[in-house]
Amino acid sequence: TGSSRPQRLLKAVQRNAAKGDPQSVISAIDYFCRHSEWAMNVGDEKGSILDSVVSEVSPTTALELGTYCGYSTVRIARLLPPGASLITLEFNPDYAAVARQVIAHSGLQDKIHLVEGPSGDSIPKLKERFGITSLDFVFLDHWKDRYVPDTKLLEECGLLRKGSVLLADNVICPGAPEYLDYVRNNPRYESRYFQSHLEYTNVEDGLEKSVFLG
Ligand SMILES: CCNc1ncnc2c1ncn2[C@@H]1O[C@H](/C=C/CNC(=O)c2cc(-c3ccc(F)cc3)cc(O)c2O)[C@@H](O)[C@H]1O
Ligand SMILES: [Mg+2]
Repeated sequence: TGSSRPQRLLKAVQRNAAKGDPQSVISAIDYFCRHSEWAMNVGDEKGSILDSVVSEVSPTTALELGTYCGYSTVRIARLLPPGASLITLEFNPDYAAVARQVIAHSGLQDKIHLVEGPSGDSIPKLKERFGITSLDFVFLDHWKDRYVPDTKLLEECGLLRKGSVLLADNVICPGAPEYLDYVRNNPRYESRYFQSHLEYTNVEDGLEKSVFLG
């Protein structure tokens, strides 16, 4: 049995990125995905929008749904202020294993908590497990039909406060129509669409930024 795409992506990082240099890890993955094998990382174009939102929010506590290989995990963590941390949820053990090594290569492991398991199980345990009261920033990039149920779960668990920012990937491609409907027609959210392109292509895609109003 051969290697998987995530394993080949990890090899590319280990070969081409400087240890302890998050930007070189990001560049190595983008290069691999443009020139070797496409993979479902948020990518460099949408990644710049992610960067600007994370920098603006400057979250103390951030959550990512869907780690995959850890590309956006590293993108977010590299911008966190001192003492801040990112919790990232991943239920596929093989992807989690690759992500842990990508994160280790970047040197950002002290700012990141990777929790293995389904978000539906992990979200209700976040407060007690990490001693947090609320989330300042959430990046949604897991199964698209789980964006709405998990957003509702975050609300029900009291993890969102006035001003918490949700940023959702792929609202156009593959699409998250129920999620767009939910946040755009809900008086408890102020939503804005950032038009961009599907990672490493010229297909339209974008990010939806939604501020919870409490
Ligand atoms: C069960 C729900 N809870 C979950 N809890 C924890 N981790 C979860 C969960 N769901 C999925 N995951 C993980 O998130 C990741 C899933 C991401 C799904 N993403 C996509 O399908 C996706 C797909 C595309 C895409 C776009 C165009 C194409 F032609 C083909 C693919 C682009 C993207 O940017 C995407 O994000 C995996 O690592 C998976 O194991
Ligand atoms: Mg995505």
